[in-house]
Amino acid sequence: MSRLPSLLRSTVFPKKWTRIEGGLRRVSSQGTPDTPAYTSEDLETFRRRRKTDWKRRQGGQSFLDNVIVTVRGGTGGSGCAAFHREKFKPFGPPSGGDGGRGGDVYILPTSHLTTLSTVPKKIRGENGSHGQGTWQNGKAGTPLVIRVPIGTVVRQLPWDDPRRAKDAWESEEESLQGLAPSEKREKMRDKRWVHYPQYHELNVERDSFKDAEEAYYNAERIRRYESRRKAMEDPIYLDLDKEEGFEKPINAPLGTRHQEHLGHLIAPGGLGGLGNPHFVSAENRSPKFATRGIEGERLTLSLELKLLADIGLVGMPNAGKSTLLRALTGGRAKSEIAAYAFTTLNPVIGIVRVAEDGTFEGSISGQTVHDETWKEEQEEKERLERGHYATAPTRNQIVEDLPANLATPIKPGHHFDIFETFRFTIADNPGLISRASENVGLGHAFLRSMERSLALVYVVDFSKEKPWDELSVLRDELEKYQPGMSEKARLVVANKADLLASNEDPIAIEQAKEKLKVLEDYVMTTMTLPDRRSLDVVPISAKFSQNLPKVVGLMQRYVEEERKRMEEEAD
Ligand SMILES: Nc1nc2c(ncn2[C@@H]2O[C@H](COP(=O)(O)OP(=O)(O)OP(=O)(O)O)[C@@H](O)[C@H]2O)c(=O)[nH]1
Ligand SMILES: [Mg+2]
Repeated sequence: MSRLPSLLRSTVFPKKWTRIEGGLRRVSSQGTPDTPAYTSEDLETFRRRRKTDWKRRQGGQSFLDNVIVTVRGGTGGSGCAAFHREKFKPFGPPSGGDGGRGGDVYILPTSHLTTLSTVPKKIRGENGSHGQGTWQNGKAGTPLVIRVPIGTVVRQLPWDDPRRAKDAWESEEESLQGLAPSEKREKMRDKRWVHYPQYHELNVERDSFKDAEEAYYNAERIRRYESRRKAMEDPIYLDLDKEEGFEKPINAPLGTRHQEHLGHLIAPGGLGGLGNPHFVSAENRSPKFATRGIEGERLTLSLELKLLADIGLVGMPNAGKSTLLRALTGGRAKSEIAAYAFTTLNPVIGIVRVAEDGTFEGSISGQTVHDETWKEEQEEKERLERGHYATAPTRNQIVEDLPANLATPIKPGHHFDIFETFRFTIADNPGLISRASENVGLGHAFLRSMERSLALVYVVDFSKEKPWDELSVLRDELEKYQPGMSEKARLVVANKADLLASNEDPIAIEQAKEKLKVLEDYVMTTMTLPDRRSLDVVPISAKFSQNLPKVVGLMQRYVEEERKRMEEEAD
């Protein structure tokens, strides 16, 4: 067993290891197995552990709901210095084309994405192509669209933010530091002007070039001022919380083109350079220079993804948060469940749909056991192989022979899409442990997604000896993340109650009741909220879907109360 981790480090297994019956075995030179077989289960566990370790090493950095990206519009193409050549016309007119515009960069929210991990850290628009002789202008750069998930907030980093990337002028200044003034001037000129072959030295001596250069620097100064003023006074701020698309006006004339919606322009590309015909004047009839394209706008954006769940689940690793989420959503929310710490690496959001009579979607499937993911997969596979689904009852049939254990039986034909009267979202989160604020475990960066939740729910493992110890740790970690955050907590869910009194043993049941009493007392005495309200305590079994209607009822109440309060505050 001890050899496994190092073995797993490489994806290519060494030759002497062979796959036998789904497990791994070491095969000696004679070809006979000489070490015990490792089951695929061991492998799976190791694979997942490794993933968690990797995540942990990132120190919360890979939790991608917040990225900083630097964006640059495309640079314009250079203008061209050329002259028309034609038979019997020895001195043709200047004919250099202009450079094409650099490509603009847009940002567009899309429902196809759910994380910011697909957004690159550095984004550059396409450059325009250069102008050419015979008055050929360069092609403009194609616009670039950055796609982000809906719910992304885009902010341009303020001018004084140390994470902001330098703008074009600052970086030029930096690159010229320590050079002699004449060298500096030369470098700056090279960056801005194109000369006709062999005319470089001649050009810079001529007055017409000096005039053009002065005009160029004046225009550039205005551009720089404008760009900086905008960054300081009017930074980009976009709250992309809706799907967007181009809508053709209903009464548009026939044949109106259907335009693609590119989203919001954030970094315009730079203008293309001017070809030499632009510099013709009375003094200089054949200008032998052209300008290079201008650099596109540079800016640094912070993208933040608002995961908005009404209820956030907070608990130690293995408390059963993911199991609870699955049970409440009828297995729709695919959150991984496994018996080791930090199974859940990123927040997962599910929707709880409640009917008029208090039943919820998860309760329809009644007797389902929400087991560990790999077990469920295995069972599913077996069922499939046994041809179970060929004769599977429809949803209505399942409902018919079910609800003896439910308070209000669901009528045949009960369909949530019709009867659903209330819905709220609930977020399953990675486990929180003591000293998470010091980046132990997965840290607590993910709590950001819960900052705006309406209510928080503690999930504790009730089968542990002292479940109340977990509570104080959780509360302290919440407070360390953001003072006042623990005041959002409304409910303590004592999960895995089935483990305490599973065998109907009266003594065990009595003991479990006493333990619950102790937990309730603890919550009453030490966890009261500032307005003297106490948290509710509900024992449940998420795995076997027991006592969940109570949890849903309470959650619904919190959400309703908070929404009402927010409405009142808004008025
Ligand atoms: N007996 C019993 N086991 C449960 C119950 N709820 C969860 N479990 C088991 O507890 C283990 C952990 O469950 P998870 O739902 O993955 O726990 P979690 O809180 O999401 O854990 P992390 O994602 O690591 O933070 C799994 O083996 C579950 O099968 C329950 O009500 N009863
Ligand atoms: Mg989990």
